[in-house]
Amino acid sequence: MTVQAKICGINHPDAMEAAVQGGARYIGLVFYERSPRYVPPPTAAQLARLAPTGVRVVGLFVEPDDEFLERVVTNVPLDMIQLHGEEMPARVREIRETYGIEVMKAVKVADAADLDGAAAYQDVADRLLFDAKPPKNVAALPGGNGLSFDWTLLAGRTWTKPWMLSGGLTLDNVAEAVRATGATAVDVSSGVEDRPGHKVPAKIRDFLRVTGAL
Ligand SMILES: O=C(O)c1ccccc1NCC(=O)[C@H](O)[C@H](O)COP(=O)(O)O
Repeated sequence: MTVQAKICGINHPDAMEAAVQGGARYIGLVFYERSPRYVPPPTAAQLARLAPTGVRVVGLFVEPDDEFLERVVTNVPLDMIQLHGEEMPARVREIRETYGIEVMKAVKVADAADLDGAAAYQDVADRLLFDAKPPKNVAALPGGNGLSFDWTLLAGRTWTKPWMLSGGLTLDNVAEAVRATGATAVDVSSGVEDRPGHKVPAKIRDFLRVTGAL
């Protein structure tokens, strides 16, 4: 099975074009204002409309309130909502039921206990995304830090919902990450940038060339 890829933090038409032409199945738009990849909803709407059928537009949020969610989903054609904060299962269920849009819940992983805690989200989310837990005591973002976690933690685990591997992936390590975890979908942001928030189309194409051959 070909590994599906999400290119996250799309904030320019050139990056969008490279992702779509390269075969990305998901593109991520970041609605977290502290992120260097943040796109204001009007810009996001223009980018989202460049997505052809078959490429799913994922809106990324961190503990959003209903007013912000309503404003974004009303103006940006999203196929999926990614929740990348400390949202509890009940909040995930509430968002899923309120907006009727598929929800992918990010689970931040540092150790096996974090994966044990992921089970609670399987009943409320449509998909899980496993990402590296941000380091403590540094000014890290909730995600998009270019950090990997120990992929062997995922080996042998089964999930009742589809899931995506994320965190520090690059064209150089993604094949090993897929081998180690059995992932059938991967997500990348920093690994296709030359600086935070600046996607490099050639890197996007190279990453997708590798994942498309797995
Ligand atoms: O990408 C961001 O700036 C971001 C900010 C706040 C919360 C989540 C964020 N990204 C979430 C993603 O889905 C990233 O693609 C994922 O964390 C992997 O990022 P990277 O390790 O840089 O490939």
